[in-house]
Amino acid sequence: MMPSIPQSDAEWAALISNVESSVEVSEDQCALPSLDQQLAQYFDHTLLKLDATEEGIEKLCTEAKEHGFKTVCVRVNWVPKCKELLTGTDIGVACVIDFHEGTSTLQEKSEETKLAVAHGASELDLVLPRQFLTGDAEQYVTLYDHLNTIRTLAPSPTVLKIILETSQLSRSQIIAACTIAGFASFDFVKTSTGFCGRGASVDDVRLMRACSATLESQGFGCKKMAVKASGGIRTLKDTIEMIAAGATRLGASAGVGVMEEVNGRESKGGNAVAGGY
Ligand SMILES: O=C[C@H](O)COP(=O)(O)O
Repeated sequence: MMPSIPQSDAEWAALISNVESSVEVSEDQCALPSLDQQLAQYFDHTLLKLDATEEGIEKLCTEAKEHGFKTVCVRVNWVPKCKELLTGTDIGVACVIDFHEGTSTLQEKSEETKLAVAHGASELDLVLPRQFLTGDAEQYVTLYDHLNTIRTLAPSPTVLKIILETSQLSRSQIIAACTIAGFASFDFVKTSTGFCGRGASVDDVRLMRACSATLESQGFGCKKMAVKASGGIRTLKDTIEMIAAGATRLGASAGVGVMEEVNGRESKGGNAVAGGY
């Protein structure tokens, strides 16, 4: 059943307050993957620097093939090159939209979305237009309109993620953003851009997982959103903490280093991940 969409900021506020009072954050650990190939499939292998070069993009795609990462994550201008380099593989191309500040107009982000989809991006990571949550008054209707427009321009099976930049939001604002993303049928809520603030934290991931579970299971009518942790994930320890907290996707520029840690542990014997932590 499709959820019924609030029609005013006051209706949204009431709904969000209802969600907030239902959210129960759990410290239970989620199941960990046990094999390096499984672990590699958690990663969006990421190169988002503005000064990325063709050589850097070629290296990114070569590494993605070598380790079997889920996707490469790039800016829109590099999507065609990545599609070409990854032809014949199962590796997707994720494209960031309105990165990294989330301040473009709806028209601008719509054009970028259309371009990314036309170039063959399979996943889009849209930065939350934070001003609608953090201004003098919350503008939930406008925020929903932005997210819903992008969902309409990039229907399933394109995977849509909303990047919250959780370090810049309060607990209530994170819940509000998750709620609106859920009602706009996003597939993932994602913690951070990696370009502002501290990046992903275990507490943020737990809160987002709890919020998604509430929206799915407590009569709000949303489908389940997964959680992507991103920003500052540098080591196998960071990786395991994020997965244990509830992330099923990780955005990282350091995925190769993590896989090298895994391989180093395996060469010494024993299960690299589940046995090590
Ligand atoms: O979405 C991905 C982030 O930009 C990655 O950040 P990172 O360079 O800290 O791994």
